[in-house]
Amino acid sequence: MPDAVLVMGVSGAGKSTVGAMLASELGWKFYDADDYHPEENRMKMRNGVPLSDQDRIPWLCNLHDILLRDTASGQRVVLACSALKKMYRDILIRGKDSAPLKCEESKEEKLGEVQLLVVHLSGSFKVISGRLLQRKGHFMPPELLQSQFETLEPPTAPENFIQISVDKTLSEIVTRVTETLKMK
Ligand SMILES: Nc1ncnc2c1ncn2[C@@H]1O[C@H](COP(=O)(O)OP(=O)(O)OP(=O)(O)O)[C@@H](O)[C@H]1O
Ligand SMILES: O=C(O)[C@H](O)[C@@H](O)[C@H](O)[C@H](O)CO
Repeated sequence: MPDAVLVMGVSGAGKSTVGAMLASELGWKFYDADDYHPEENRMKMRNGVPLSDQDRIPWLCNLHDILLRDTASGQRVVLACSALKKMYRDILIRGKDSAPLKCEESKEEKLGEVQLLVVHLSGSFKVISGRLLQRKGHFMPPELLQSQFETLEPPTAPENFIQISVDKTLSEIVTRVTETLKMK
């Protein structure tokens, strides 16, 4: 069985909501990658500017270190993180060696791979933008959704992934993931 589940997708796909429910169902630790963005990244998004690779790579290296530390000590984790590109998911799994830029932030000397099941929450622009417009009190402006779809590289083989439609109910999504984990 994988040591960690990555719940990924564009802004508003339901990563935080599904991730928290799933972690509680499994009794695993939950991390929301949004809580680890440096203030500069939040400021950019708040101002309607999409993040670049340079903005995201140190953030992803840091998240890899956290996942590796936890899973190496036997702690299983659920991470909600956009992880829009294949390269970003590779960094989450393998750390700074998969990054095309230097990851000064990563102090982790130990190299290792996180055994990850990727859960891609996938949906139409129409459904997801509708949800974002309803959502209150979040720093991510709905206008950035278009750039999130443009950046998205949906996972493909040989990545260890499942894709679930955001049109399903939250409990259907969580059940699909827990059933998949039992088979792995
Ligand atoms: N399957 C679902 N069915 C109905 N509503 C949903 C579903 N998934 C999420 N939502 C709702 O959609 C909104 C966006 O969800 P959420 O904040 O979890 O997305 P997110 O991917 O974490 O977004 P962000 O990356 O911007 O933080 C929330 O109001 C949430 O309650
Ligand atoms: O990679 C990114 O562009 C970011 O992680 C965004 O996806 C936001 O953090 C998230 O959607 C906040 O709402």
